[in-house]
Amino acid sequence: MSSVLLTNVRPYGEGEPVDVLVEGETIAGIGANLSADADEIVDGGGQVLLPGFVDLHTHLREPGREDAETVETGSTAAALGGYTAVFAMANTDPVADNAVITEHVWRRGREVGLVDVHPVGAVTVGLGGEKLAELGTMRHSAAEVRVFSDDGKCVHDPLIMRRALEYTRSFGGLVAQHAEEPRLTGGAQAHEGDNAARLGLAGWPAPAEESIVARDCLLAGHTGGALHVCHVSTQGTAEILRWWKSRGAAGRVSAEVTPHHLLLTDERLGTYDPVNKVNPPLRTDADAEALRAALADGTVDCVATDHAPHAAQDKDCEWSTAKPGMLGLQTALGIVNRTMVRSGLLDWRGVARVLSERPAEIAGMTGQGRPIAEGEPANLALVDADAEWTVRSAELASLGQNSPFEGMRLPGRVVATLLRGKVTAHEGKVRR
Ligand SMILES: NC(=O)N[C@@H](CC(=O)O)C(=O)O
Ligand SMILES: [Zn+2]
Ligand SMILES: [Zn+2]
Repeated sequence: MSSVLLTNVRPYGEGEPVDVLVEGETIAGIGANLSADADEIVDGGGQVLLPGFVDLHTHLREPGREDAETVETGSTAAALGGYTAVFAMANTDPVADNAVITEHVWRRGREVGLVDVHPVGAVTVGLGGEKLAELGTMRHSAAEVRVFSDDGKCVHDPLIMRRALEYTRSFGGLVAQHAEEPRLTGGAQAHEGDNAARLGLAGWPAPAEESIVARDCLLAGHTGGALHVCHVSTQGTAEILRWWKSRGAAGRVSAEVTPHHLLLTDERLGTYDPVNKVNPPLRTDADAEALRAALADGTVDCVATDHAPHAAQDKDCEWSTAKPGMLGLQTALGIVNRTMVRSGLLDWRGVARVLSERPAEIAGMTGQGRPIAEGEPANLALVDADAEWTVRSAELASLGQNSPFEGMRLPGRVVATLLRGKVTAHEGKVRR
């Protein structure tokens, strides 16, 4: 059994530094001056030790767009970003709406071995929004799909959404909704507001998101199903979620926010650089502030990256033809540190909650998002909270280079990631 000794680390950024001994896949001990004869010693330098991050919303583009990302390159970005599990969205080509595709993605993830890759199954056949996909078959396949989403598209038909919530409930599944009422977003290019008006871009109004979120909360309550709201982007959505959760109603409703919606606003659109184009769109300062507050108080449960790599030809073009989406896996920790920790809204225990514990709970995972304690699985991220670095898209592991944070100085760097006791990333390099 191989062993790794993490010396001089501060679990959750709290207390005096300790050593953490990992034997095999498990945390074997935490204390002072633990066994120095471990196979590998990682010097923690007094840094913050967190449970490995879990991303409920990643686009790995395989199959179909392996020029933008693959399971391998996306897993590399994830491990370097501190992640030990990612959920790969179903909007691939072909769509992951059946067990053959989801098993392929799952197997590729295992082969690469850097991070647990959990395929998300589509809710409807071909993301067409009309006919439920074979959710049960995907659930009972080797990939054991539990999270279902038509992300990229909204399950807009309320009856289909109702059926999806009912059906997934029967086997402990979850519907992750891309909340966008399509009748309100035809041709939309940017947040509907002053900036879009000035720039001449067709608007995506906040109620296009909020009306679906309100509807889906009601449906989740009525059916007892589990709803997860993807990439919450408006203050109004946060208010609806806060109201809904305060009712203590039946059903389970959870929500995620992306790092880019926590930090960026539609002020950036003036350059017409499509790197800023994303769905849902970057909103206003007031929205971003409300999202940070909602994440801090638990109204929004977790951070998910919506890591959406695109090939150069799909981004380096005119705004209206460019594809929406942004890289996120390797910058998430830095953005969360900047927007939530440095601002005093969350401490590191709170970061563990929003990047690891809550997403793992929402997805019903047993081996991820666990406490840093003896006997627990060694899924860990070691974070140098003070290290500043400059984002260079070309140096990130993803094939697509569409990071909106290009050139930005970010505080906080992931020094090492461990997946079930195996060091998957250390000092900016992955180990397979
Ligand atoms: N977020 C995006 O702008 N794009 C995502 C789809 C999605 O998350 O809706 C994509 O697949 O590129
Ligand atoms: Zn989406
Ligand atoms: Zn997405």
